[in-house]
Amino acid sequence: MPIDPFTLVSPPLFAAADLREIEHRWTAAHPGRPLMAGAGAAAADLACMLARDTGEPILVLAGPGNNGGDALVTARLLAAQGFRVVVVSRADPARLPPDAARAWADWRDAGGNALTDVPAGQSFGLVVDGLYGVGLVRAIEGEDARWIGLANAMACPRLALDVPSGLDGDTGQVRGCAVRADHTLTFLGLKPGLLTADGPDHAGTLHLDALGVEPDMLPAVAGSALTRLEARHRLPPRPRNSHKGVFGHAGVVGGAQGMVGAALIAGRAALAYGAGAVTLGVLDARVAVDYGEPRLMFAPPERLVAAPLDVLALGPGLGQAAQARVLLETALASTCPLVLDADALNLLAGDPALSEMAARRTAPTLLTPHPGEAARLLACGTYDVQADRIAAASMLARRFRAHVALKGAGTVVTHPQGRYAINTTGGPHLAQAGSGDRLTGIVVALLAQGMAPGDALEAAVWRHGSEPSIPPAAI
Ligand SMILES: NC(=O)C1=CN([C@@H]2O[C@H](COP(=O)(O)OP(=O)(O)OC[C@H]3O[C@@H](n4cnc5c(N)ncnc54)[C@H](OP(=O)(O)O)[C@@H]3O)[C@@H](O)[C@H]2O)[C@@H](O)CC1
Ligand SMILES: [K+]
Repeated sequence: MPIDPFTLVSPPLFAAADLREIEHRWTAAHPGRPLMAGAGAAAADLACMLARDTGEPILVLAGPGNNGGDALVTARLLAAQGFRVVVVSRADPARLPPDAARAWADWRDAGGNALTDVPAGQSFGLVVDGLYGVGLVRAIEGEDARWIGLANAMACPRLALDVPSGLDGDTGQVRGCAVRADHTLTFLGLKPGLLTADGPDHAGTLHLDALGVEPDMLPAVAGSALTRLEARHRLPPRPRNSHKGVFGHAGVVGGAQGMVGAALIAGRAALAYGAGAVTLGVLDARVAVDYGEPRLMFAPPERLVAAPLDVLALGPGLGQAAQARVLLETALASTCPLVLDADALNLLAGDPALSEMAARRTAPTLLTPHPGEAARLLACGTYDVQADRIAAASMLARRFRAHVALKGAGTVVTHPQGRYAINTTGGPHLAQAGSGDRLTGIVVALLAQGMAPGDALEAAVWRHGSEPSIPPAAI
């Protein structure tokens, strides 16, 4: 029975290799009970609900692997319920893997056939996409690409089986082109690629069917989806007998001339999320008060980076002048939790000595790069980071022994011990100047109040994404 995976707390994320392991364990424990039967049945049930009530046939695109097998089971069950079904496949039945070959034989025995091209001029009530699933190994091209283009242009809903064809289930990268599904019914467990990079734009509404696989058959995995906050992401209730010192003193250093707003945004967010006190070390020495948030204190940045704070953030509007580099060096030597963002990351990227210092810190370090900053830190291109966001963020966490939030669609939070989470809140409204500064402020607030660094970063990312979006003014 498919469920909404976002109702689960921290559901695990399975890469293709994990799924093969599950399949292996299942087959050993339940010989002769292929998971494909359940996958096809669940897909047929969902397809019935999604197909337009127009009497138009359902188009089923079936590929050369087991994703195509799922599609053929779906086609047979839909036809048995009286739907008109058009199967389109160029797969050679003699070369199908065993479960898919069985599905093809059953479809044929039920009177079904397969067209070798999408019929021109025909409109459909639903497209079932079973071209490729987690077995995608290269870019889609040729006829497959043309079919995907046709499917994407159709007015009817599109239901992708397991993963939208062309989307890499491990990374969320589109390989060549991909189906833009309205719904994706994914099997066994969530895949990371459905939640990050191009995944959310292509998967549509996600449905999950575990196909009856027992939880003890699932391998331990490093990744989970940050669907909801857990207890570890929440601050304990404030004791009545408390004072501002209990909730921490945070410092935010940045705000060079022309970029003061970035430091103010971070500082204001830190106060809004409950830091006991926040002092800004603004590089533009002309600024000494925030009239919009007069609770913010100001101190010379050189003094602030050396002050005894509960948490220090460096980066919002920092710039890359010589003064900024010295401030970063002092901050790296500090013994309090340190959040590095924006130009602090760019300075780190360009300076091996500073990188070395960062990697050697004993106090927690948290990095919040966007893909461009991550690319500079890894000395690669932004495209390389986006091609595998989990790998890139994991590499940064290892290299800097830091907790890392790689921002973007499906922010990836990685931890030095190898665990990672993909955030599921937020949206394109966050793609705006100042957004990252606010995230820095939220992280700082949670750290100041004593939350563990990895949990604070995950909670901050989730909360930032959950804030109501303010629609851009109508033009
Ligand atoms: N794991 C399980 O327990 C369960 C799995 N289930 C289902 O199985 C799916 C995985 O099946 P799968 O492993 O057969 O892979 P799949 O995605 O069908 O494609 C492989 C074929 O595509 C080909 N090919 C690849 N890329 C290509 C390209 N760009 N362009 C052209 N060809 C390309 C590749 O060719 P080759 O590399 O061999 O040349 C091979 O022939 C999974 O997503 C789920 O739907 C469910 O039944 C539930 C239980
Ligand atoms: K698919």
